[in-house]
Amino acid sequence: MKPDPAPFFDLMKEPTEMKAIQVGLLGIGTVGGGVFEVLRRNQTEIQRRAGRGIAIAAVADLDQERARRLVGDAVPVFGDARAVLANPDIDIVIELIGGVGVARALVLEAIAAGKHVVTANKALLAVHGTEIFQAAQQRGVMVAFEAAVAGGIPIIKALREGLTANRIQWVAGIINGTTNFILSEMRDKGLDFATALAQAQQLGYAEADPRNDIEGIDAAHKATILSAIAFGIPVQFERAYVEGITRLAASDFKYAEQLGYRIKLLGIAKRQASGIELRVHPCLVPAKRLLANVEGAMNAVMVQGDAVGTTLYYGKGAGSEPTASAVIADLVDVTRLHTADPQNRVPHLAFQPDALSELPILPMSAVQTSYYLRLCVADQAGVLAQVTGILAAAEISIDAVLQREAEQGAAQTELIILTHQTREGAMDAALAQMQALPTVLAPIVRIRKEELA
Ligand SMILES: NC(=O)C1=CN([C@@H]2O[C@H](COP(=O)(O)OP(=O)(O)OC[C@H]3O[C@@H](n4cnc5c(N)ncnc54)[C@H](O)[C@@H]3O)[C@@H](O)[C@H]2O)C=CC1
Ligand SMILES: N[C@@H](CC=O)C(=O)O
Ligand code: NA
Repeated sequence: MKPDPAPFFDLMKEPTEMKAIQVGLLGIGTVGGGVFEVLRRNQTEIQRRAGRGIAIAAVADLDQERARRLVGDAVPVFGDARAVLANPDIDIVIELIGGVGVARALVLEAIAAGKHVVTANKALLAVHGTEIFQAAQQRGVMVAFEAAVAGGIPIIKALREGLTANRIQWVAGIINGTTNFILSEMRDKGLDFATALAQAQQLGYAEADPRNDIEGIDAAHKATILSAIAFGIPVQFERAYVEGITRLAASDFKYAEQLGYRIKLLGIAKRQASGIELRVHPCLVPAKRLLANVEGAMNAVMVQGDAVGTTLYYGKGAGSEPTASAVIADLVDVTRLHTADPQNRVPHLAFQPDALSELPILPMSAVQTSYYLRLCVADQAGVLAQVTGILAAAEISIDAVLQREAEQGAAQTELIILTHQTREGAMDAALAQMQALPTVLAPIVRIRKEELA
């Protein structure tokens, strides 16, 4: 029989061994609500792991009414987050407000006040991570952010601790649940883009501004954080290449399928001799790869290390309780470690802050990948030879060609080309030449292709 859980706040009122660690929760929306509920439901289990109770001692949310309805009378609720920061008894602040404006100010103020911070805010860390981690380092406090990448999947823990023996070669993953949900719903159920996006928003997956999801920005925030932890470089979101899913056409899904691929939005951080590739864009992924079969709001991250080989991490990347799972894991980590000598804690970005590498983020023109090209061409003899001639002159070798029969009476048709790996700069130049051909009748569609082997 399941033991009766002790009342939630008894841990705070009547400490069994040690006073419960005091937590201030800033923002009790989708994720904050999940954190409150899971902490309440699993408090006994969590305390057994953490070694002491974890008590939400104060909550702040602009929507005080809603917050009160969620937490009841036992916890003070404030409209102003600074009222929580001002409480000297608060040990840990959880920032679940989002955005880079007020969240940055509150996180820096919490750090300055000597409080540890747990956040799910990838935008904040990808853009202001250097400033925040430096401030935390100087003040001797922790900033924990497992929920910021791939929601409930413990990918930060895996990269930062489980894989420390390895020289990481690349990290590639589906790290935005909203866009993966949209792509899956469009492919499987034939839903249109707007309906699929509205559903993702209703399910609590999307960002406050969903353009961050569909334009690839959220995935780029996460890829930026992954690149820092994988390669020991500073977070440099401004150098990431970002392309979302809004320009994908139904015909590209169909051709990709015919050629044995699926289209996924991937975040990629890859080591080259001269620097790091950091990019987010739609990709053709071989249909037989596990990553190609990750559907709905699920996320999956592949990591290749020189010693371990390829590893794969799969799970829910968005939503209330999956994300809360990661936030609470961080709370437990901080509870266990907060009395440890700051020098002996796991470094924020996996590498010691004075040992970060200066390897540059490479410009997109230096990226090495292969391509799917879709050309709308005049239905006349010699067009294929013109196009393949340009690719051959640029030393870009062709993997496969699909030429659609022109429809009865139509003067144009479509030509699909898969290439082998080349440098993006060489492909840009070849594309410009192909585009200038009078027989190429519309802008050429280019989707990058990743074999992930
Ligand atoms: N929803 C998800 O599946 C995931 C979200 N995240 C991140 O978690 C964070 C929170 O996201 P959600 O819970 O989805 O957002 P949300 O919009 O549901 O919740 C944010 C809450 O903060 C409150 N708030 C806004 N400004 C405030 C202020 N100045 N002071 C106090 N409260 C304020 C709002 O009233 C709202 O209740 C974001 O950084 C998001 O990127 C991370 C992983 C997954
Ligand atoms: N909007 C994000 C939420 C989790 O990070 C997503 O869809 O993945
Ligand atoms: Na995570």
